[in-house]
Amino acid sequence: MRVASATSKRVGVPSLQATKPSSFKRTFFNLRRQLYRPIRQELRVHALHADVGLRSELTVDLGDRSYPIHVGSGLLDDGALLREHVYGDTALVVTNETVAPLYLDRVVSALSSGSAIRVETVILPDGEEYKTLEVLTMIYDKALHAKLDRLTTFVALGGGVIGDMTGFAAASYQRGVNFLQIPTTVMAMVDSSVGGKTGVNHPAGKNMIGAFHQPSSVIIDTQTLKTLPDREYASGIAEVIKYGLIRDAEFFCWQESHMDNLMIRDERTLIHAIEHSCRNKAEVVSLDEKEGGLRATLNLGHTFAHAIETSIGYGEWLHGEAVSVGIVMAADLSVRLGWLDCSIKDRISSLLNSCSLPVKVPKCMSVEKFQALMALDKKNANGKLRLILLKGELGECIFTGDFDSKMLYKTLQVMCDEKSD
Ligand SMILES: NC(=O)c1ccc[n+]([C@@H]2O[C@H](COP(=O)([O-])OP(=O)(O)OC[C@H]3O[C@@H](n4cnc5c(N)ncnc54)[C@H](O)[C@@H]3O)[C@@H](O)[C@H]2O)c1
Ligand SMILES: O=C(O)C(=O)C[C@@H](O)[C@H](O)[C@H](O)COP(=O)(O)O
Ligand SMILES: [Zn+2]
Repeated sequence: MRVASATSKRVGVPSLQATKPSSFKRTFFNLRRQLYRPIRQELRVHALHADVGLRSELTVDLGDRSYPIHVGSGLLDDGALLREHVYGDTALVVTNETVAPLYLDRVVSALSSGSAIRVETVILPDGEEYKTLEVLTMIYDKALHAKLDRLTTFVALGGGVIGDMTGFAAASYQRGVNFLQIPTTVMAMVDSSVGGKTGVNHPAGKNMIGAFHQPSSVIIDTQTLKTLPDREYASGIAEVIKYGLIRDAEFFCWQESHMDNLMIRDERTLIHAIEHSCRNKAEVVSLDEKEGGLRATLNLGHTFAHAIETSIGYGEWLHGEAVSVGIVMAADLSVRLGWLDCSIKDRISSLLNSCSLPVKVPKCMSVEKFQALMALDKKNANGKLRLILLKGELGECIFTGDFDSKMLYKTLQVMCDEKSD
């Protein structure tokens, strides 16, 4: 296999013409979407981002599988909006023990009130350590006991763990059913609910079992963040910072001057951060849905991060915390290779620090542990490690296996010598 290499710069959205698929390729599933939602094409033609008061809408442009991302306050209670993305007459809401008491009743009544939709629910245990094949079975069991057929819609209500698991269950239940993302963490709003990467962890590695399966819509109710604990909130911001670094220098500079407001959850600032993040993710996914090259840039810092998460034990560090350190490691290596100015690395560390995100590796890590786990990374090709590194100006990166491995060793050594307390 060819070693893919992709430089990433902010790019325009591809024209509708360029991404229009031929009709004979449409599956039964997509045909169903067309039948039930004739209005979608119109929305796509109009605008990528149409502000309606405090509500806005973006589109993930994937031809006849395109879908909207709705951002607004109080959207959980908008029954008409939720039902627009439920195609059959049943829905299964998947959530966890923490989110259920906060938001499940509202979503169930929004979906069912004044409609003939039968709504079933399943409540999973909460935590990254339950993102497993074993726990996934709870979703299939519930769906089968409730006799849900292929026209059913799975609804993911929660953070990235619930979204990834529900999406994978939807991809595999009766070989694929529709699903809807209702993210309730920053991480899920700015990243995991968009783009269709679904799956579960394996003891040997993060997200090792999964599928690409796009939702029919992403509905972001910013009010739900009012109950999110600070640590989880900060974790999601790590991925917001990632977008600035891989393709949006202007966004990174905006973050530097607005981080204080973002961390106190000022509504306007938060909405701006969510919209810009979703816009960046939607553009990348539209251009490279299945990670042929460009999409790998969304993995900045993740090779290091996944090694940390797997090694320390799932859930010990939050995903965004591991990504934060991973980004610092990628920046450190980039500087050593002579690809990045040291002053940019310092700005990155200082921005991450300002949101109380870790910039040092956890105590349990060693060079050998990093090497062993990084050797299993999904981006590797023919045994060759490939990383996303920062190269050039702020906002530019490269996905490559072509770098001096001695410099990587040095980064691992230095970072493992300066562990966090
Ligand atoms: N598919 C993707 O593209 C993608 C992208 C980024 C991350 N991820 C995955 O997402 C997961 C991390 O997601 P996460 O950070 O959302 O973690 P999470 O899903 O574990 O949620 C974090 C915590 O917040 C709680 N919670 C959720 N919403 C809440 C709310 N509104 N109020 C109070 N508590 C709430 C959850 O119950 C949990 O305890 C990881 O498994 C990561 O691999 C996937
Ligand atoms: O959407 C993507 O593509 C990403 O890489 C987003 C990441 O933030 C996310 O953590 C994703 O789950 C990582 O995917 P993986 O393929 O490295 O497991
Ligand atoms: Zn991530």
